Amino acid sequence: MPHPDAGLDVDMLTTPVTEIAYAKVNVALHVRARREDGYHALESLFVFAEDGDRLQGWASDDGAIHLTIDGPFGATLDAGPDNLVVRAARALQAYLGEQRGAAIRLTKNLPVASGIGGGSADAAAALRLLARLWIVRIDDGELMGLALDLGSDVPACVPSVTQMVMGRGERQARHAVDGLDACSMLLVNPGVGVSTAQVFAGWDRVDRGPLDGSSLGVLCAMGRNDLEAAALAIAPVIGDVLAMLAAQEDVLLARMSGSGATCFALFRSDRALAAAAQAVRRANPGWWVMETRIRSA
Ligand SMILES: C[C@](O)(CO)[C@H](O)COP(=O)(O)OP(=O)(O)OC[C@H]1O[C@@H](n2ccc(N)nc2=O)[C@H](O)[C@@H]1O
Ligand SMILES: Nc1ncnc2c1ncn2[C@@H]1O[C@H](COP(=O)(O)OP(=O)(O)OP(=O)(O)O)[C@@H](O)[C@H]1O
Repeated sequence: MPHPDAGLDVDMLTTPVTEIAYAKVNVALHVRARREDGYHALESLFVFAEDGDRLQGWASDDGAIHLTIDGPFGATLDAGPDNLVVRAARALQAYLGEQRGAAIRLTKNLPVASGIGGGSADAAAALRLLARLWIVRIDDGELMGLALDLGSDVPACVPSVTQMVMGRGERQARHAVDGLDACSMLLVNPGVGVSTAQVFAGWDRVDRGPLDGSSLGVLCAMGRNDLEAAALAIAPVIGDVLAMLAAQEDVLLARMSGSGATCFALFRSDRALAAAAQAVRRANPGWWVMETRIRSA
């Protein structure tokens, strides 16, 4: 199959391999302490959407990593060495000690720096994609080490299933919760990017207690996103998003994800989801809205 970039002079040795970089959502995010290393100790229930960015890869034998980016948010992102897809590919090359190459096309559907881990999901999807493309088997522990070096959220994004995440992100445990699998979910971003480091720096350092993930009811009633206040101080429009989501019919939960500014809402039915999406789009045509479901574990 010809490569989509006609100008790219790379001898393609394989048919393309595709991976989806599933959007990450923190159903609850409790910040417990600031650690000595500057990171924060978290307890968070991660779920993943069925949708996200798309990575397509072709193997080459020239050792080069060639990234092209398209999609609705492609123009906002550089394809240079700092891109997390390129960094993931370089990390895997260094681990293998071999210079296998690849051309990767990233279709950027998720807003950048928006609390749904787009960059982290891309990095994890690149690791999965290249492991398939280069037909390599990596020990799970080694893979998670490579992933954590790329970002705190990247290890959880490797399997992209519902899990409890602790530490700065280095400890994960699969954690099924009745009612979450395939639950209708709306993601809304008001078009502002917020810096994760800046939001953590604004945390008031008050430990409001552990996360109880025993049921969806408890997660809704007792769960929190402890970064909400700090993110709201940077981007007050997040308050408008949360108010609008919470006011929708048949909403189970409306909360901010990660360090913001994306907020999510869980609904009792696909019908309620569709109605809410329509209402949000009508009232705020400039906001990014994604109708999806929670990916089953
Ligand atoms: C807020 C979350 O999205 C929740 O899922 C993550 O904890 C952030 O994960 P991430 O984007 O992969 O973050 P990283 O790229 O590792 O870190 C970006 C910056 O966020 C801050 N950071 C991140 C994670 C963490 N547990 N404590 C922190 O204080 C640090 O200042 C760090 O320099
Ligand atoms: N492929 C990529 N996609 C998105 N961002 C990337 C990518 N590569 C590098 N970055 C950089 O990483 C930073 C964080 O991006 P990302 O979209 O993962 O943030 P986020 O959604 O806020 O993450 P989190 O949910 O972990 O807080 C951005 O500032 C962006 O410039």
